[in-house]
Amino acid sequence: MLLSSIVASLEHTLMQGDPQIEITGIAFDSREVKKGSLFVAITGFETDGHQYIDQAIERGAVAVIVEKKVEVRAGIPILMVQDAREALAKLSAVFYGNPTADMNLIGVTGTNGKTSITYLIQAILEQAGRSVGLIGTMGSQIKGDAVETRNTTPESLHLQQLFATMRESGVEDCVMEVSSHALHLKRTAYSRFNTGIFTNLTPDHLELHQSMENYFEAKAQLFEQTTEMNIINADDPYGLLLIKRLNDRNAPVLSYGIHPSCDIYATHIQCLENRSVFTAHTPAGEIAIQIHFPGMIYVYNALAAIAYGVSQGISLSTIQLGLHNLTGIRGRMETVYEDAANKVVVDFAHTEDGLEQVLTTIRSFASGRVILVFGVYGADGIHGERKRRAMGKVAGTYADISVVTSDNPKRQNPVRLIHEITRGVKQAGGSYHSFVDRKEAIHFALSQCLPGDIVLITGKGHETTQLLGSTLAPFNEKEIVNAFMTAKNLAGSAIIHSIHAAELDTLEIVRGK
Ligand SMILES: CC(=O)N[C@H]1[C@@H](OP(=O)(O)OP(=O)(O)OC[C@H]2O[C@@H](n3ccc(=O)[nH]c3=O)[C@H](O)[C@@H]2O)O[C@H](CO)[C@@H](O)[C@@H]1O[C@H](C)C(=O)N[C@@H](C)C(=O)N[C@H](CCC(=O)O)C(=O)O
Ligand SMILES: Nc1ncnc2c1ncn2[C@@H]1O[C@H](COP(=O)(O)OP(=O)(O)OP(=O)(O)O)[C@@H](O)[C@H]1O
Repeated sequence: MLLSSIVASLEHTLMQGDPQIEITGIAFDSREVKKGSLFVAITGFETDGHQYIDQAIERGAVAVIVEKKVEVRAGIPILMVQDAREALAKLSAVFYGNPTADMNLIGVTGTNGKTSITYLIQAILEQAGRSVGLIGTMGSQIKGDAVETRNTTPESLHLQQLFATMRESGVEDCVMEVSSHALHLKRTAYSRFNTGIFTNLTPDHLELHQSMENYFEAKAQLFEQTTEMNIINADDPYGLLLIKRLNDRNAPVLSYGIHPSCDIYATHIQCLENRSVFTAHTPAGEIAIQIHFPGMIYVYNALAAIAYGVSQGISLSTIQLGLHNLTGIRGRMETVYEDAANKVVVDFAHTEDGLEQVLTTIRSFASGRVILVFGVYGADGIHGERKRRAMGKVAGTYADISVVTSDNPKRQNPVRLIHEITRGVKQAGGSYHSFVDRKEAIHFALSQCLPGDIVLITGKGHETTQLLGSTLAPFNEKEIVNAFMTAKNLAGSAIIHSIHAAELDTLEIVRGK
């Protein structure tokens, strides 16, 4: 494709060179440049893409988009733009033939529940016989086949490329998670969203957004891009704010929640140990719903999916069956071990609200104690510290025993992170133990488990690796739990006492009360 055609609708200044050249691909990372590429230099948080222009040219880049003045050898066309990330999104959409114009795109945003809602919607659409694409934290899918992708919401270039592949594969509907990072960094600019869904907003990612107001504004951007329908949780204060703001928009609002004033609401709710049942009231009528997920949060997530199904004219019986067919989502309230005496649940709760919701759900059906194993992933600095303290307080309030450990400590000092969390546990009057090594923490929790107790392991959910320093180490909680419980069952309590004693020797941090 000619560079002049790709940039025809892009506001830019040609600094040098002739744009009548053939472009065979686009790259925003010099390491991914191929012969004939257009390189887009982005000013990043860690480094500056403008520093890698020479490298990109050496690797075969034939033209460069910049957002600041640079010295580049003569002959290479250089185009200056105001915002390189936005330019990348526009050029990528043009280069791949604007694929979202040819599909039904559903964007799900909010702090918690995005992944779950995308899976619930996928289940309804598949039940309705549609060809579905899915993009999110656990990777992407094209008509059920897994596709590896980076980030919850991939960078615009990769996103448009993926949309194009979906279009070629005959995908009719694509349901995707839209993170606040993506909205802030323009990854989804120039994607045409038919429907936007807003779940809730509670503190998270404040190291990037700095305030809840900015965080909300980032999320709200999705609804500037929707063309047909906005589905919003009206029981959430920020959802209500969004509904007020969207009053004068073309795309109508369909609200959901527990309150009967919502367009889609639930009554006769029963949250049981492994499922939830309720009656959904919709403009198309009412229907009994049964989902394989426990807790109010999944009633909300299911209501969002029902609202979407109803907005598409899908019959209530198809919606009912689709939701019922989804028997689980990896790492979301997933029972990874269960016998007559004990149960071990793995969940991806990694915010203060998510942890509180999951703990209160588990508490409601635990006949014994709730033993929580968790760490907190969060940036350095005041926002990360607040998050760790707040999640510590939630654990101290709702768990009988908190076993505080590492999440993905990356290059942070794990001992300091754990101290920040345990300070919160202590403030809430909770009882805790702490281990830097997450596997030891899990073993310790399992060794403490008495009949009727439930061990809840949160933070990593579906992940099968742990990021320690810059090393990505294998870490599969389901396997760790099952290996330990198998040993426990085979050897009886004797072996467990010896494992327990060995672990007590390796305690790295002074125990709490
Ligand atoms: C904080 C954040 O979002 N960072 C994103 C940002 O990185 P950055 O600005 O730090 O990039 P940088 O490393 O400074 O590099 C600047 C530019 O130089 C380029 N470069 C760099 C080195 C080199 O040798 N050559 C080169 O060309 C880079 O490709 C980049 O274009 O721009 C990069 C390029 O698009 C993204 O890959 C990167 O996402 C990183 C991987 C990330 O982890 N982001 C997370 C926080 C994120 O986005 N999370 C949300 C979901 C969160 C949730 O819901 O919980 C998500 O959607 O995944
Ligand atoms: N509606 C909800 N409200 C509050 N917490 C929720 C809700 N749904 C799920 N959670 C909690 O959040 C965790 C993550 O859920 P899910 O993956 O669906 O959310 P997400 O928004 O996609 O998060 P991420 O983008 O980080 O993957 C769950 O494991 C659960 O603990």
